[in-house]
Amino acid sequence: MSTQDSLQRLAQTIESRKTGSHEKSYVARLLHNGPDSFLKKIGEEATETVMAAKDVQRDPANPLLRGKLVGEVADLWFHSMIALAYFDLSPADVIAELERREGTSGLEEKALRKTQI
Ligand SMILES: N=c1c2ncn([C@@H]3O[C@H](COP(=O)(O)OP(=O)(O)OP(=O)(O)O)[C@@H](O)[C@H]3O)c2ncn1[C@@H]1O[C@H](COP(=O)(O)O)[C@@H](O)[C@H]1O
Repeated sequence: MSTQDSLQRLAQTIESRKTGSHEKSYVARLLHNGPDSFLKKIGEEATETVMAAKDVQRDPANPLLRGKLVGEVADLWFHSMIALAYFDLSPADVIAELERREGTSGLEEKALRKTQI
């Protein structure tokens, strides 16, 4: 199973929660409560990702810390996918944007932006 398939399947589940019961579903609850609820979670998960990555930087071989980092990034991706769905966007849009950027060095792109100002 490809990474893209998993993301697409999760996106479909999230989409289905737009009409789901917010009593029984965490996703439906966040969608029902509106952007502030999931944007706050994205902020928290981003901070937790940074803290977990700093722990791995200090002790790279520690499997518990490595697992914690993966878990925090999963939380960050998951809550970001809720934001995309809320605004009628999908992981396919993000993947298309990454594909558009493929092969363009960040340094080249930055230099090009400076000449355009
Ligand atoms: N991938 C996830 C997923 N990742 C994280 N979470 C939930 O995100 C919540 C927030 O994580 P935190 O670490 O901040 O935990 P917390 O301290 O309980 O957070 P608070 O909400 O209390 O602030 C937790 O309740 C996690 O269980 C997820 N909840 C659901 N999914 C997927 O979404 C699907 C639909 O979920 P429901 O809508 O709940 O059926 C599920 O089948 C899963 O595939």
